[in-house]
Amino acid sequence: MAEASIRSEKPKHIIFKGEEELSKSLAKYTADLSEKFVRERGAFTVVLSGGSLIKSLRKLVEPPYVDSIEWARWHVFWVDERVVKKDHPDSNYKLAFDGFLSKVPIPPGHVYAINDALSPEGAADDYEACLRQLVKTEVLKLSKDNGFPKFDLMLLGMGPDGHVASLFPGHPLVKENQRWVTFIKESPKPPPQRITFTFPVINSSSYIAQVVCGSNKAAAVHNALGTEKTSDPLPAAMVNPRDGELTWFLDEAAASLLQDKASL
Ligand SMILES: O=C(O)[C@H](O)[C@@H](O)[C@H](O)[C@H](O)COP(=O)(O)O
Repeated sequence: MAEASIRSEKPKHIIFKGEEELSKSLAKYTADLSEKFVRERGAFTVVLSGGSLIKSLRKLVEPPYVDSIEWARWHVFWVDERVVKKDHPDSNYKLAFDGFLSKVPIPPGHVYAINDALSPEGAADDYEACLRQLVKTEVLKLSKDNGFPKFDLMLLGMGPDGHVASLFPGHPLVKENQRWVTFIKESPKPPPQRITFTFPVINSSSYIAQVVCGSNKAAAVHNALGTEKTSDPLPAAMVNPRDGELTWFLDEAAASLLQDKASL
Protein backbone atom coordinates (compact mmCIF):
# COMPACT_ATOMS: atom_id res chain seq x y z
CA MET A 1 0.00 0.00 0.00
CA ALA A 2 1.09 3.55 -0.61
CA GLU A 3 1.18 5.96 2.28
CA ALA A 4 -2.39 7.02 1.64
CA SER A 5 -3.08 7.61 5.28
CA ILE A 6 -6.48 9.20 5.67
CA ARG A 7 -6.34 12.43 7.60
CA SER A 8 -8.32 12.73 10.78
CA GLU A 9 -8.35 16.51 10.64
CA LYS A 10 -8.00 19.24 8.06
CA PRO A 11 -4.46 20.37 7.30
CA LYS A 12 -3.56 23.99 7.94
CA HIS A 13 -4.78 26.26 5.16
CA ILE A 14 -4.40 29.99 4.64
CA ILE A 15 -6.73 31.88 2.32
CA PHE A 16 -5.55 35.09 0.63
CA LYS A 17 -7.71 37.71 -1.06
CA GLY A 18 -5.77 37.17 -4.25
CA GLU A 19 -2.63 35.70 -5.76
CA GLU A 20 -0.65 38.91 -5.10
CA GLU A 21 -1.11 38.57 -1.31
CA LEU A 22 -0.44 34.84 -1.56
CA SER A 23 2.85 35.39 -3.39
CA LYS A 24 4.06 37.82 -0.69
CA SER A 25 3.30 35.33 2.07
CA LEU A 26 4.85 32.44 0.13
CA ALA A 27 8.07 34.44 -0.27
CA LYS A 28 8.28 35.13 3.48
CA TYR A 29 7.46 31.49 4.33
CA THR A 30 10.21 30.25 1.98
CA ALA A 31 12.77 32.83 3.13
CA ASP A 32 12.10 31.99 6.81
CA LEU A 33 12.60 28.27 6.15
CA SER A 34 15.77 28.99 4.17
CA GLU A 35 17.15 30.93 7.14
CA LYS A 36 16.18 28.14 9.58
CA PHE A 37 17.73 25.26 7.59
CA VAL A 38 20.87 27.19 6.61
CA ARG A 39 21.38 28.02 10.30
CA GLU A 40 20.69 24.45 11.43
CA ARG A 41 22.57 22.45 8.80
CA GLY A 42 24.25 24.80 6.35
CA ALA A 43 22.08 23.79 3.40
CA PHE A 44 18.48 24.14 2.19
CA THR A 45 16.95 21.53 -0.13
CA VAL A 46 14.00 22.95 -2.08
CA VAL A 47 11.77 21.02 -4.46
CA LEU A 48 9.89 22.90 -7.19
CA SER A 49 6.85 21.98 -9.30
CA GLY A 50 6.01 23.23 -12.75
CA GLY A 51 2.91 25.18 -13.63
CA SER A 52 1.71 28.40 -12.04
CA LEU A 53 3.79 27.89 -8.87
CA ILE A 54 6.84 29.45 -10.49
CA LYS A 55 5.04 32.74 -11.09
CA SER A 56 3.89 32.72 -7.46
CA LEU A 57 7.56 32.61 -6.37
CA ARG A 58 8.29 35.97 -8.06
CA LYS A 59 8.57 37.95 -4.79
CA LEU A 60 11.61 35.88 -3.81
CA VAL A 61 13.61 37.50 -6.61
CA GLU A 62 12.73 41.00 -5.40
CA PRO A 63 14.00 42.98 -2.37
CA PRO A 64 14.28 42.25 0.50
CA TYR A 65 14.54 38.50 -0.14
CA VAL A 66 16.72 38.57 -3.23
CA ASP A 67 19.46 40.19 -1.12
CA SER A 68 18.89 38.47 2.24
CA ILE A 69 18.55 34.80 1.24
CA GLU A 70 21.77 32.76 1.29
CA TRP A 71 21.29 31.46 -2.25
CA ALA A 72 24.67 29.69 -2.26
CA ARG A 73 23.26 27.24 0.32
CA TRP A 74 20.22 26.30 -1.79
CA HIS A 75 19.91 22.95 -3.58
CA VAL A 76 17.05 22.86 -6.09
CA PHE A 77 15.12 19.81 -7.30
CA TRP A 78 11.90 19.11 -9.25
CA VAL A 79 9.02 17.07 -7.89
CA ASP A 80 8.19 16.26 -11.49
CA GLU A 81 9.62 17.01 -14.88
CA ARG A 82 8.49 16.58 -18.44
CA VAL A 83 10.77 14.34 -20.53
CA VAL A 84 11.68 16.99 -23.10
CA LYS A 85 14.86 18.92 -23.83
CA LYS A 86 15.73 21.54 -21.23
CA ASP A 87 15.21 24.34 -23.75
CA HIS A 88 11.76 23.05 -24.82
CA PRO A 89 8.78 25.30 -23.92
CA ASP A 90 7.24 22.37 -21.94
CA SER A 91 10.30 21.94 -19.71
CA ASN A 92 9.72 22.63 -16.01
CA TYR A 93 13.45 23.38 -15.76
CA LYS A 94 13.14 26.07 -18.43
CA LEU A 95 10.06 27.53 -16.74
CA ALA A 96 11.88 27.76 -13.41
CA PHE A 97 15.13 28.96 -14.96
CA ASP A 98 13.48 31.77 -16.94
CA GLY A 99 11.16 32.90 -14.14
CA PHE A 100 13.29 32.34 -11.04
CA LEU A 101 16.64 30.56 -11.10
CA SER A 102 18.31 32.85 -13.65
CA LYS A 103 17.64 35.79 -11.32
CA VAL A 104 19.40 34.49 -8.19
CA PRO A 105 22.98 33.30 -7.52
CA ILE A 106 22.34 29.62 -6.80
CA PRO A 107 25.49 27.72 -7.86
CA PRO A 108 24.68 25.86 -11.13
CA GLY A 109 25.99 22.64 -9.56
CA HIS A 110 23.23 22.88 -6.94
CA VAL A 111 20.44 22.81 -9.54
CA TYR A 112 19.49 19.19 -10.20
CA ALA A 113 17.79 19.09 -13.60
CA ILE A 114 16.69 15.98 -15.46
CA ASN A 115 19.13 14.34 -17.90
CA ASP A 116 17.24 15.27 -21.06
CA ALA A 117 19.14 12.81 -23.28
CA LEU A 118 17.44 9.79 -21.68
CA SER A 119 14.15 7.89 -22.02
CA PRO A 120 11.53 8.34 -19.25
CA GLU A 121 12.74 5.10 -17.58
CA GLY A 122 16.38 6.17 -17.89
CA ALA A 123 15.73 9.69 -16.68
CA ALA A 124 13.86 8.45 -13.59
CA ASP A 125 16.69 6.00 -12.77
CA ASP A 126 19.27 8.71 -13.33
CA TYR A 127 17.43 11.22 -11.09
CA GLU A 128 17.04 8.64 -8.33
CA ALA A 129 20.77 7.80 -8.58
CA CYS A 130 21.54 11.52 -8.29
CA LEU A 131 19.45 11.72 -5.09
CA ARG A 132 21.21 8.64 -3.65
CA GLN A 133 24.58 10.25 -4.33
CA LEU A 134 23.45 13.42 -2.54
CA VAL A 135 22.50 11.32 0.48
CA LYS A 136 26.10 10.02 0.56
CA THR A 137 27.48 13.56 0.50
CA GLU A 138 24.93 14.58 3.17
CA VAL A 139 23.29 17.28 1.07
CA LEU A 140 20.12 15.23 1.41
CA LYS A 141 18.91 13.74 4.65
CA LEU A 142 17.09 10.42 4.94
CA SER A 143 13.89 10.02 6.89
CA LYS A 144 14.83 8.07 10.02
CA ASP A 145 11.71 5.95 10.07
CA ASN A 146 11.27 4.94 6.43
CA GLY A 147 14.60 5.49 4.66
CA PHE A 148 13.19 7.82 1.99
CA PRO A 149 14.88 11.15 1.27
CA LYS A 150 13.72 14.01 3.46
CA PHE A 151 13.66 17.34 1.64
CA ASP A 152 13.52 20.54 3.67
CA LEU A 153 10.77 22.21 1.61
CA MET A 154 8.54 20.96 -1.16
CA LEU A 155 6.58 23.56 -3.13
CA LEU A 156 3.65 21.80 -4.78
CA GLY A 157 0.95 22.92 -7.18
CA MET A 158 -2.29 21.09 -7.89
CA GLY A 159 -4.20 20.54 -11.12
CA PRO A 160 -7.98 21.04 -11.44
CA ASP A 161 -8.35 17.22 -11.33
CA GLY A 162 -6.53 17.08 -7.96
CA HIS A 163 -3.20 15.78 -9.30
CA VAL A 164 0.04 16.73 -7.63
CA ALA A 165 3.51 16.25 -9.14
CA SER A 166 2.76 13.80 -12.02
CA LEU A 167 0.62 11.61 -9.76
CA PHE A 168 -2.83 11.58 -11.35
CA PRO A 169 -6.19 10.44 -9.93
CA GLY A 170 -6.81 6.73 -10.49
CA HIS A 171 -3.31 6.04 -11.86
CA PRO A 172 -1.40 3.12 -10.29
CA LEU A 173 1.64 5.35 -9.68
CA VAL A 174 -0.13 6.94 -6.72
CA LYS A 175 0.43 3.60 -4.94
CA GLU A 176 4.16 3.30 -5.75
CA ASN A 177 5.93 2.72 -2.46
CA GLN A 178 9.41 1.46 -3.35
CA ARG A 179 10.88 3.86 -5.89
CA TRP A 180 12.00 7.40 -5.04
CA VAL A 181 11.54 8.60 -8.62
CA THR A 182 9.37 6.94 -11.24
CA PHE A 183 8.03 7.71 -14.72
CA ILE A 184 4.76 7.96 -16.62
CA LYS A 185 4.39 7.71 -20.40
CA GLU A 186 0.68 8.50 -20.67
CA SER A 187 0.13 11.57 -18.51
CA PRO A 188 -3.43 12.87 -18.94
CA LYS A 189 -1.95 16.39 -18.80
CA PRO A 190 0.35 16.96 -21.78
CA PRO A 191 3.13 16.33 -22.46
CA PRO A 192 2.62 12.58 -21.87
CA GLN A 193 6.14 11.54 -20.81
CA ARG A 194 7.27 12.65 -17.36
CA ILE A 195 9.26 11.63 -14.32
CA THR A 196 7.90 12.20 -10.82
CA PHE A 197 8.73 11.80 -7.16
CA THR A 198 6.59 9.18 -5.43
CA PHE A 199 4.29 9.74 -2.45
CA PRO A 200 6.69 8.24 0.14
CA VAL A 201 9.24 10.90 -0.90
CA ILE A 202 6.72 13.73 -0.95
CA ASN A 203 5.36 12.71 2.44
CA SER A 204 8.82 12.48 4.04
CA SER A 205 9.39 16.23 3.55
CA SER A 206 9.95 18.49 6.55
CA TYR A 207 7.70 21.22 5.11
CA ILE A 208 5.22 21.16 2.22
CA ALA A 209 3.47 24.20 0.74
CA GLN A 210 0.50 23.25 -1.42
CA VAL A 211 -0.09 26.35 -3.55
CA VAL A 212 -3.44 26.56 -5.34
CA CYS A 213 -5.19 29.48 -7.08
CA GLY A 214 -8.25 29.79 -9.26
CA SER A 215 -11.92 28.85 -9.28
CA ASN A 216 -11.30 25.89 -11.62
CA LYS A 217 -9.56 24.19 -8.68
CA ALA A 218 -12.24 24.92 -6.04
CA ALA A 219 -13.94 21.51 -6.29
CA ALA A 220 -10.66 19.61 -5.94
CA VAL A 221 -9.64 21.84 -2.98
CA HIS A 222 -12.98 21.14 -1.30
CA ASN A 223 -12.57 17.42 -1.90
CA ALA A 224 -8.91 17.29 -0.80
CA LEU A 225 -9.42 19.32 2.37
CA GLY A 226 -12.46 17.31 3.42
CA THR A 227 -12.15 14.73 6.16
CA GLU A 228 -14.62 12.18 4.76
CA LYS A 229 -12.97 8.79 4.58
CA THR A 230 -12.68 7.44 1.06
CA SER A 231 -10.90 4.42 -0.37
CA ASP A 232 -9.85 6.39 -3.45
CA PRO A 233 -8.65 9.83 -2.30
CA LEU A 234 -7.48 12.47 -4.76
CA PRO A 235 -3.68 12.65 -5.01
CA ALA A 236 -3.86 16.11 -3.41
CA ALA A 237 -5.58 14.53 -0.40
CA MET A 238 -2.70 12.03 -0.11
CA VAL A 239 -0.20 14.82 0.59
CA ASN A 240 0.16 14.12 4.27
CA PRO A 241 3.70 14.44 5.66
CA ARG A 242 4.40 11.77 8.28
CA ASP A 243 6.80 13.90 10.30
CA GLY A 244 6.46 17.34 8.76
CA GLU A 245 4.22 20.33 8.31
CA LEU A 246 1.79 20.88 5.45
CA THR A 247 0.34 24.33 4.69
CA TRP A 248 -2.15 25.02 1.90
CA PHE A 249 -1.79 28.49 0.35
CA LEU A 250 -5.12 29.29 -1.35
CA ASP A 251 -6.64 32.31 -3.01
CA GLU A 252 -10.31 33.12 -2.41
CA ALA A 253 -11.37 31.61 -5.72
CA ALA A 254 -9.73 28.26 -4.98
CA ALA A 255 -11.21 28.30 -1.45
CA SER A 256 -14.71 29.32 -2.56
CA LEU A 257 -16.33 25.94 -1.78
CA LEU A 258 -14.82 25.60 1.71
CA GLN A 259 -16.98 26.22 4.77
CA ASP A 260 -14.41 28.23 6.74
CA LYS A 261 -13.11 30.71 4.23
CA ALA A 262 -11.95 33.69 6.25
CA SER A 263 -9.21 35.25 4.16
CA LEU A 264 -6.12 37.32 4.96
O1 LIG B 1 4.73 19.50 -14.61
C1 LIG B 1 3.65 19.76 -14.19
O2 LIG B 1 2.64 19.68 -14.88
C2 LIG B 1 3.52 20.26 -12.80
O3 LIG B 1 4.57 20.05 -11.97
C3 LIG B 1 2.21 19.92 -12.19
O4 LIG B 1 2.18 18.92 -11.25
C4 LIG B 1 1.60 21.20 -11.70
O5 LIG B 1 2.12 21.55 -10.45
C5 LIG B 1 0.11 21.10 -11.62
O6 LIG B 1 -0.37 20.56 -12.81
C6 LIG B 1 -0.53 22.45 -11.43
O7 LIG B 1 -0.21 23.25 -12.51
P1 LIG B 1 -0.87 24.68 -12.62
O8 LIG B 1 -0.52 25.40 -11.37
O9 LIG B 1 -0.27 25.32 -13.83
O10 LIG B 1 -2.34 24.45 -12.76
